Amino acid sequence: MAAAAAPQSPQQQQQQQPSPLVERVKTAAGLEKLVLRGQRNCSVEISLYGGQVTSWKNDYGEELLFVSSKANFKPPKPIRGGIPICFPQFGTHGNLEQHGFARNRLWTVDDNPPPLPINPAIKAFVDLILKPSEDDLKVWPHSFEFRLRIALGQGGDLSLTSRIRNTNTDGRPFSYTFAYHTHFSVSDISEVRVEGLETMDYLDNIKGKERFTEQGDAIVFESEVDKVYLAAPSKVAIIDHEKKRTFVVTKEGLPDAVVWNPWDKKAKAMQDFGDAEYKHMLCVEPAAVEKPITLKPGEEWKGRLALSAVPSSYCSGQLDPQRVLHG
Ligand SMILES: O=P(O)(O)OC[C@H]1O[C@@H](O)[C@H](O)[C@@H](O)[C@@H]1O
Repeated sequence: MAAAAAPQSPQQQQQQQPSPLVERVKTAAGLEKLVLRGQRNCSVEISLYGGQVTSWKNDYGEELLFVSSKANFKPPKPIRGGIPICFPQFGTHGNLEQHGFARNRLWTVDDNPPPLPINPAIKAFVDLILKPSEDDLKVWPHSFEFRLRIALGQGGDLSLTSRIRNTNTDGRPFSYTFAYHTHFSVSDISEVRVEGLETMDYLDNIKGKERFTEQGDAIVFESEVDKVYLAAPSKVAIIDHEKKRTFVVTKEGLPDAVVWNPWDKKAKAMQDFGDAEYKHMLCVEPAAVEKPITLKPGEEWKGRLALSAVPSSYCSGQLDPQRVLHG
């Protein structure tokens, strides 16, 4: 007769419980975050402060996003890294604070969002919502509902879907600019190339937002870069040569793409950014900057970001960026 199994302690029982696909936890700093768990060691963390993705890990539990070691995680400063939401203004394209106020606000979980079709295989996702406070209405006198769905796909892909609705009751339309201010973790910025933006026109933020045309056959990094590429393709590839990893950024509803690395001088000037951290990060930000988005009351805009990280032995030419970009 088989020996009866020894009774399990609650801890052992807990250990064997499968981790919940979506968990809400309080951080040490007393802030709330949500954890999405996928297959193997894939996970995503979202801070309710800012409605901001602050971690995206792959099968091996490797962190794929950059968050500064000196980041603030409490109001009023935004969290330096992950995927801040720039709304209702990108950068200094308007009279609000830089990048608008959405990333400096406490978002809430939307338990009953309007239906948004999702691949039924995706089980780990959360819906957040932001509405303007009385103070927000003083700086930006428009009522809106901003719904953000963050989903972790079966293969570890990360997607963010924003739905912004004009809920003005005074009949007034509103216009805004927007970006998913995505900070990628890279091994060494001097070993990184960006494919898909060559020959595109861009506004150069370090040359008075003047318009130029990209000349190179790929973008490489040797100094500060702060460019808004206009009417960019729906897919952009970030190739990390040293890590043999390619990030594929897919965007919908967002015509532009911002590429930013502060380099050494700007890095030293940011108190929530390590002096040498510019070497290990790159922002590629699907955005709507050149042509603000205008919504009439009742209208809703949808903008989507999909991220995947694929192995790339680019140096051996096995990864054809054109194939990655054009399927
Ligand atoms: O320090 P912030 O407000 O997060 O902005 C960082 C950078 O964000 C980038 O998106 C902008 O193009 C840069 O001009 C800006 O400096």
